[in-house]
Amino acid sequence: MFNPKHPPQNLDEIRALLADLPSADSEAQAAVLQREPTLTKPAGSLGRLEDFSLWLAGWQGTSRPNMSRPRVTVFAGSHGVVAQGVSAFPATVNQQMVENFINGGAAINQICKSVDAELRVMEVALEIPTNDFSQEPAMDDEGCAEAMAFGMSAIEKGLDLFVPGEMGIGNTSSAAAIAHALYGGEAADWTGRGTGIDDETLIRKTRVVGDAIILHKNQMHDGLDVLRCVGGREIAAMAGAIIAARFARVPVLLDGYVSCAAAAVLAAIRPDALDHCLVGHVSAEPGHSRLIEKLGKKALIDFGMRLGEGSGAALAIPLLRAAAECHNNMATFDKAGVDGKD
Ligand SMILES: Cc1cc2ncn([C@H]3O[C@H](COP(=O)(O)O)[C@@H](O)[C@H]3O)c2cc1C
Ligand SMILES: O=C(O)c1cccnc1
Repeated sequence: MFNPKHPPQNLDEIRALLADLPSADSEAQAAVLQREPTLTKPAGSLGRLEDFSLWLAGWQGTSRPNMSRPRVTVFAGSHGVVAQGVSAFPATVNQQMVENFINGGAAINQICKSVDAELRVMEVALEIPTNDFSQEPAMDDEGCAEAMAFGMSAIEKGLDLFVPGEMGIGNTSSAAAIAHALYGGEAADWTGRGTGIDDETLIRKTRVVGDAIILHKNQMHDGLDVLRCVGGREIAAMAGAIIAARFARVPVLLDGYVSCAAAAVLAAIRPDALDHCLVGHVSAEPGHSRLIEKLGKKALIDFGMRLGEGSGAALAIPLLRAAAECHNNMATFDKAGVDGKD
């Protein structure tokens, strides 16, 4: 059982946690399923909202789903692979954007304010880039576990929802490499333009991603090996947070390509590892829709966004809130004196 006071020290301890994941609260779900047909609407007429309230209740462990305390945490990490010229922006942007988050000037600040979500920023050893994964594994076992354990500390019991967001120049290369390692295909299937690279840079980035998978092939035996070899610290932190959320009964709304790549390493270890996660939006980064399909999920919104930071998922929070409000606060046929079906 996960104990936040004793964070895991190595990846095998995280593998042991993954073997021990709690399930949804079936009593809470049964209560939701019993109440739903009593509400003043034709059965099933709220479509996916009904799925969301059932999902929230099951993973929060309550018959009345809450959406008053959603939290977005932006994990910031620095990537050695940037030395290969795979991004349109320099790595100096990472620290500058962290300051921007703190000063309230980023897109995620405005979206969180507008959807009434708490925003936190956590630097994951931001001043030290990971190793360049085109040359050597991005992290060692303990370093990867440490970043995951740090991510676990973003989760508190009592949160109603968690959105893992990220800031890390170069991290769409990691996301592409993770997806390529986990699902195969061609590197080009998974590699996109990230911050907006030109054609020549896209060719280079695709080669970096493809070659890295060949380089590390013999030491990538499971999802956590993939994370260690071609991931990054903010990606590891997101993966850790997703695990901790499961133990703390906090449902998770995944964001874009990078957030979902972090989640995918867990699904590769056990397919039900992401049952407490939904995908908030589908990013314009082309690999993301493929990745969502591999995860067997369906995004809440498709707004053509490709920013990261947790922005697309944060924007979808009001849909979950509406689902919870409908389930909790609609009148029943009995109470409202509305006639039922003939
Ligand atoms: C100003 C700025 C703000 C951002 N916020 C998120 N990202 C996003 O872009 C980066 C990934 O793209 P790539 O792999 O092409 O570097 C990540 O930092 C991601 O969070 C940003 C990027 C920039 C430039
Ligand atoms: O989909 C994402 O998460 C994404 C896309 C582009 C740049 N950064 C993140």
